[in-house]
Amino acid sequence: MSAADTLSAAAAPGPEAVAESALSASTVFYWLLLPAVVLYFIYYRLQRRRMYELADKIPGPPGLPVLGNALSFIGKNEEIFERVYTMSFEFGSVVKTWIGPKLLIFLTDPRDVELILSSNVYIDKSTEYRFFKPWLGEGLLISSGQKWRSHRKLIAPTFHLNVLKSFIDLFNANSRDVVNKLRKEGTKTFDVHDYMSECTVEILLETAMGVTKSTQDKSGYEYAMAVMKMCDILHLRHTKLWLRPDWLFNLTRYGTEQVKLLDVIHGLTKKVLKKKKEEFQKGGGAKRYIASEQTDTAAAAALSANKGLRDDLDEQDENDVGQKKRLAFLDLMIESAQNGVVLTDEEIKEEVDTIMFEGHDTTAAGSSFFLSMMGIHQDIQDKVIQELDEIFGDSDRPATFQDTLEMKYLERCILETLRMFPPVPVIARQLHEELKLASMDVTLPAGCTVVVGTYKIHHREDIYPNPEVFNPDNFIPEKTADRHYYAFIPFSAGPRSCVGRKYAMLKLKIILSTILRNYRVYSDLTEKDFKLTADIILKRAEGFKVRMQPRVRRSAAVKAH
Ligand code: HEM
Repeated sequence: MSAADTLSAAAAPGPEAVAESALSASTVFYWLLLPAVVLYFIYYRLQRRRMYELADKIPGPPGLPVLGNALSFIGKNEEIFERVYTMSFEFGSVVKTWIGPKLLIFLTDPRDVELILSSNVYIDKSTEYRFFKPWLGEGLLISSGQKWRSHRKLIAPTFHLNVLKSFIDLFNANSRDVVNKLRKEGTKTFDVHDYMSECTVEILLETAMGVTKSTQDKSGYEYAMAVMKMCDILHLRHTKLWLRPDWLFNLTRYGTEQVKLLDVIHGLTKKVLKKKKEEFQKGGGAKRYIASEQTDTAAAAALSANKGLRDDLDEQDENDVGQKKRLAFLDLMIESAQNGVVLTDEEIKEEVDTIMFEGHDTTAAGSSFFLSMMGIHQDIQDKVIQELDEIFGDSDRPATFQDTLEMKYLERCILETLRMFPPVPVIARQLHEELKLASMDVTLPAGCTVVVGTYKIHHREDIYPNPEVFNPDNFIPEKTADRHYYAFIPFSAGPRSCVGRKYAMLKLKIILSTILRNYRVYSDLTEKDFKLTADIILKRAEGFKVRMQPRVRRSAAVKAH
């Protein structure tokens, strides 16, 4: 050994010394970490002190330390739905639950709901909507602030009554297509939702997006199926605590599946956009719908689901003076972008994804529930058929806008379906400011999530006597006049109401009347057998099982009496 080696061996610390210094470093670290965690915890509690104080005054089930009531949200979708619904009977119209540190407050009194939905302050969506972001980006459903305001102003007129009227032929053609497709089921029991889903996607592609049938392929069906699976995943993320953090979710098989599903979904929207832009650049410009008539105010009101409530859609229909050029949704988006409105390609894509999702799954669920109810209530189906026979006689002619105004009983049946089975069963908002409720002496704390329980409100016995009975007479004018406006909110209400409300009502009337002019619907189950599942959109867990029999029409002479 050289002298230098001897020196360095003497200077270097031995193995024991290294272990000792490492131990002391980790000891110091833990000594510092512990008070840091304790201090952070104290700060966190102090910061939320007001929230805890106010929450203490709100009734709700007792929770476990740290987890709160998170265990109530474990299990199959249909079990969670049942559990949360049962809880609403125990604690009244204002109920709190804690999912870990997150405070959720369920509201089911129309007076309280009005405070939230009619307000221009409480319009921000809850943080749960962030799970939609990889899919819908900052589209109308989840955006907030100035972006939401300006996009809403741009998009709402594309659902103007005069644009909707120009869609009637396409609604009719697609409804006839679905009638033909249903033939292959014969008289056996099948799930009608698949048909409704595909049909609504195709209608959206043709009407809102302006993509002609000849350019479509199987992608409409694939898209509809991918949307259904995406909704399942999003629902899981709402209810399973461990799927909430993105980094953890991305490691699971659900994260991998989401990537594949979004490929299908965005694949279609990108294709639609590309095609539209090419058409535009070829010089054809956008497709124009020109209002050739002034809007009939009564007709506009007839498409309002909740006759007493007005929103920006009613205003634009009623204040439309003279001839105006009107564009369908995607045409307007592209033309606006060309004409200098600040709208990037990404923003257009996000709005297309939003309209495709919101406009499709909701209507598919609504129409499938409607057909299920017709299958169960043969006497009510008789009355709908009688009304349709009076309007159309034996003719196979397509429905006109005027015909849809005469489908008064059918309309009541659609509204009653949306009451009993609102496709969007809850609406959630984030509160940034405190809110004093109207129904009881309680103030909701800033920072909580408010869940408007549409399903529960629609099933309140004091508002709808015998709420579990399908009764279209709940919507005769005398009854609706007596009810609180916010007691029927399938399309939400106020500034963030559904922008496609009138489009949906018109489309539903045409599809459903066309089906019932051609088939009689039967069901072997009753509503008591339904297992409801709220995977974002309310559905039947067992599928929408019905049977259909081609109708033998009565002769016109018999019908006249
Ligand atoms: C029966 C059919 C439908 C029902 C029950 C329904 C229901 C709703 C509800 C409850 C909301 C509010 C959601 C929330 O605040 O979380 C909403 C928003 C929305 N709906 Fe619909 N919808 C239907 C059909 C449609 C259609 C056909 C379209 C478009 C073609 C559409 C487009 C939208 C959009 C873009 C929003 C977001 C509006 C905003 O935040 O400004 N919906 N819908």
